[in-house]
Amino acid sequence: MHAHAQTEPESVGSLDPLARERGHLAASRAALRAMREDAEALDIRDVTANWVNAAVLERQLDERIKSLADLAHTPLFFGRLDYLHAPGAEQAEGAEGEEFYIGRRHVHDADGDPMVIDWRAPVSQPFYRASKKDPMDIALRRRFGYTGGDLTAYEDEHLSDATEDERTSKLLQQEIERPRVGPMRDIVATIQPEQDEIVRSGLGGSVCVQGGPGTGKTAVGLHRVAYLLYAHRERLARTGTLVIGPNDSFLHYIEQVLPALGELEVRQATVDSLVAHVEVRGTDEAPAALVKGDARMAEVLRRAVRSHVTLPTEPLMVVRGSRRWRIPAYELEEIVSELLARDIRYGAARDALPQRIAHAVLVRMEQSGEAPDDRVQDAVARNAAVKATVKAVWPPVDPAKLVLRLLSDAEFLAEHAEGVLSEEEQRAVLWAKPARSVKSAKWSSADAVLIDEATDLVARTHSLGHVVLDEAQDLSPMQYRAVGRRCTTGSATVLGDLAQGTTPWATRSWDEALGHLGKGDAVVEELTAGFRVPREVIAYASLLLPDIAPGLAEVNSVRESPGSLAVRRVGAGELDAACVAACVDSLRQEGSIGLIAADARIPALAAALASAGITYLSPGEETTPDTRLTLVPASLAKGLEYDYVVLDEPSAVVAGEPDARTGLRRLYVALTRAVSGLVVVHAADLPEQLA
Ligand SMILES: Nc1ncnc2c1ncn2[C@@H]1O[C@H](COP(=O)(O)OP(=O)(O)OP(=O)(O)O)[C@@H](O)[C@H]1O
Repeated sequence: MHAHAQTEPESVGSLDPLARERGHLAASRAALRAMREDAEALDIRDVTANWVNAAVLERQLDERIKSLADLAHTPLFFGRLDYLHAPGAEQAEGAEGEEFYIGRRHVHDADGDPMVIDWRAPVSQPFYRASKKDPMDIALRRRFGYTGGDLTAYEDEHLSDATEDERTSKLLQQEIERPRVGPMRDIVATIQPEQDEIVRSGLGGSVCVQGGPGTGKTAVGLHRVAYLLYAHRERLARTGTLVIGPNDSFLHYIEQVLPALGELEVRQATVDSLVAHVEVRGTDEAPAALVKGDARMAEVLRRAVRSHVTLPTEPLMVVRGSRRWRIPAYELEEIVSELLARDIRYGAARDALPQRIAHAVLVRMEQSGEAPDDRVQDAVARNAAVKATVKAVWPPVDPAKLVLRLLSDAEFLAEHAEGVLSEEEQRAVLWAKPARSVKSAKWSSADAVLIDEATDLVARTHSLGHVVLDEAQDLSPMQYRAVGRRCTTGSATVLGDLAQGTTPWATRSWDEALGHLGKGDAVVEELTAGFRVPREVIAYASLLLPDIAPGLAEVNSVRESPGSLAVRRVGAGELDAACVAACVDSLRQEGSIGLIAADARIPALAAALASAGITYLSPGEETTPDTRLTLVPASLAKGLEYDYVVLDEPSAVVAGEPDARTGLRRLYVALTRAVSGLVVVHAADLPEQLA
């Protein structure tokens, strides 16, 4: 490998390769500017006279203009591939020849000839996957280094040259070790081969990724959506895509990654926001939440919904003009039983019932020599007597009211939970104080999931084309079902780490979870290379692994950073001050700082920071040059990262959870947020695993 670095500007005409590359960068930026100006100059009044179309077009155009922005600090291209043989224009967004610049987005010149190829195009793939062992027809892979938007270095690998040694790339290492400020950013320049395999796996199949802290699961999931949107643009534009994360601060943290890749249409949500049929104002004790989240609740709900159907015992009399048509009870019963047996949605069957009954009436009309047409059938279906029968045998079901009744009425619950839930489990889910109405009930988030399940039993939930589910390990089986019904006709990317599960119902095995999601055929992949946490720090955190997730592989960090871990014991009463001092210390370095502590310790630390005159943020708030410190309750640390982390009193983090294993898992999450350095400050004894 040859590396070159140069800081002095050069004239574009010179033969120096760096100058030539800079020339291409300048030309590409000019071309992008022209593309943007073209988009801005488009006058939609020329194309449409209709104001609805105009509004739609204008929005699309606005997004196109936005997506064409040239962001000064995101380089337009980051690599170049020289093929041994021209790969064909169809693979390369129309570009011909052997040489391709790989970047975040497609850029073409005034003639429409590509100058930068999208990283997702087939021709770009060897940039991520080619190796000395499998050069993929690549003669040269060049990586570019940038300093504040300027192209200042490049690094070459001659993949087809057997005499050149394979070495790890310095630019790659630098990119990975760049200090973190602000929200998460994309990793297009440095996606690793095993990550790329997941990113580019097909839309047809679902993928589940198990990976320790910092192995890039979130990054991979987001890049996979971007890839799928590129490869299946039309289909996914129609069916929609969704990224699910654990809470709003996490969603804020990741929300800029896809827009930076030009993808502005991906929805983000938490599971709670997906199932927000009622206002959640209550919480459950763990035993109740465990039962409510158990997949057996789906059967209880199914029975309860279907119990509304009563088989008809009375005949139906339809009067039309001077004639009366009688459908005997046994025939109505047949119609109803047939619909019940078909196991279609409760509401769909209810909608179908009037027509079925009308059909039976029509058959009788025909038998007596009449020739009724479709309009007659419709009229019969709307007949008051038919409506009354439908209302009596197949009444409408309000999902929230149904769940309200199940949780309030012991007899009703027992009737439908018999043989499914034990008596003790039934007692656990029943409200101590039965609620009077849907509005006044103190719904918990587990209740909202039950309502979502019931809603789906009544009417099919809309399914999307692709769903990414991050931090999946914390979902209950019922939550997996809620997510699964949002991608029944699409596929899913499930991301998680069994060692970081901190709910009482945390996932024990991916196979089981995927079954609940309805994606039992998903491939489970494992990522083990760690890009966040330095070697020393991950080794320290991994001391907890035998207790929290026996059998899981330790993360293999790509970051050396010696001296990245410090453990400080302080006297009782000095803890707050010591944490503040450690923060002040860390603030001398570049990058973001997270002070992580047990939730119960947050008020004390907030007061200590305030009286020291240090401003701080809440998780998910964007860091600024002036405020780089975030005070993070341990319960919100998941998925986030900071350059430097100060961890307050580990034993308090453990004690903040209902059981020791969950406590140690919470601690494992807190210990694995640091990119450059971790300072552990404690007054009490450390958990024995770390002592
Ligand atoms: N190939 C890569 N090149 C550069 N940086 C990377 C790469 N893969 C991951 N990273 C960086 O490593 C950090 C951790 O990645 P990410 O948050 O996706 O990990 P995770 O597996 O989701 O972690 P956690 O389990 O803690 O949620 C991020 O800053 C991400 O940008």
